[in-house]
Amino acid sequence: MADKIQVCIIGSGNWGSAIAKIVGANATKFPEFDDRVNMYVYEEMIDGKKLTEIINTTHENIKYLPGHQLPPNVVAVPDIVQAAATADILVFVVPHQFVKNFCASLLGKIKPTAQAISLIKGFDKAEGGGIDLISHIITRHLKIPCSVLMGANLANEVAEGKFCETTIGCRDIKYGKVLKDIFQADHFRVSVVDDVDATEVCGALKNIVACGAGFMDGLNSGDNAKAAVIRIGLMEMIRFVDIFYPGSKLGTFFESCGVADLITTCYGGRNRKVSEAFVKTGKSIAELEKEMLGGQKLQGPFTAEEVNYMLKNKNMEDKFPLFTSIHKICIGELKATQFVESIRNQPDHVLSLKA
Ligand SMILES: NC(=O)c1ccc[n+]([C@@H]2O[C@H](COP(=O)([O-])OP(=O)(O)OC[C@H]3O[C@@H](n4cnc5c(N)ncnc54)[C@H](O)[C@@H]3O)[C@@H](O)[C@H]2O)c1
Ligand SMILES: O=P(O)(O)OC[C@H](O)CO
Repeated sequence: MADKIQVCIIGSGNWGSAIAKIVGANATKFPEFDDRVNMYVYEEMIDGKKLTEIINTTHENIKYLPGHQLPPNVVAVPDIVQAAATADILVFVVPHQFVKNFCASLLGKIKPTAQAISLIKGFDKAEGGGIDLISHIITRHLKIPCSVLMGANLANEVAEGKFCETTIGCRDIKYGKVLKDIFQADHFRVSVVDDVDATEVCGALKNIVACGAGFMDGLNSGDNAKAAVIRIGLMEMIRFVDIFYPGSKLGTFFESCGVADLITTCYGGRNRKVSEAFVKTGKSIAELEKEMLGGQKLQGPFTAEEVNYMLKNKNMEDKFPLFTSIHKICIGELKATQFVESIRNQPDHVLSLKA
């Protein structure tokens, strides 16, 4: 048993629970994996009962993915170190604002040979005025390689077994095959690419664009205007990668992590939904997140803030008018009704990215 690959999922929110359905099933299907999959659960009480106990007895995460059965070999563990200590693959799937704390708890407590994969869409602010990729934070803190999985993957649809594609960014082709085995399912088709940073950046930036799509919906601006936001958003995503992650490939934007995720999030995601309500109700984003998401977390407004922190420091806000105005609307510095005016003129940009 000891030579089998052990998988631990760190996180048990909406996406963490949906992916646990696939990972749990694949762990029992393929002989190279240990059947047991630990899932670290941030403990909370629900109607007087611990969420971990509810999951381990009913096999349902009634708070974050109600109505879906998790495979019984997925075991909820409230202690992150206990959950991860013997794992060979650590699947990070928590809202991005919590990842550093989890890394701090795990430092020196995991197998030195373990590998990580991040399903987290977001950035963190870096010292010196820039931003950090979440996979880089994980590698730097835990001193292990970190791949990424990003795609057009609304968690509830994946949990329902509806067809979708996803992109794994992995630098080591052999290891990419192991990751494909643990994540792929008939309804969840995996492509593995080696353009890891661009894959991750796509996953983070599309959440900002989704807020813009939600603003347009809230303003009743119509489908053409929303399509313009999606197109301009895509151009700013490409420009961002071109400037800050040189050597990335244009082709990555045509994988699931690029155009496809952008479209699905701008139509079916939480960032879009809350941003529409933000315009229609005049309530704050934080208030609406609490009211509308039942404990789930938004990533778009935070990501817009983190990106703006870097762009401001580099005096580059004017190169990214969509990202900049979305951030300013989220924090109340700009009115949503000024959104169209603020993105009317896009700067020229000559790309150096190659297919
Ligand atoms: N939900 C989706 O459809 C989806 C799809 C693809 C990627 N993602 C990405 O996956 C990541 C995780 O998203 P999710 O949907 O699983 O989470 P979520 O939005 O459901 O967030 C809830 C999770 O946060 C945890 N949490 C709440 N407060 C906490 C605290 N103080 N400290 C630590 N943990 C706390 C909860 O225990 C729960 O596990 C995000 O980066 C998201 O962008 C989400
Ligand atoms: O619901 P959102 O806006 O966090 O988006 C969810 C996923 O990232 C879609 O792929």
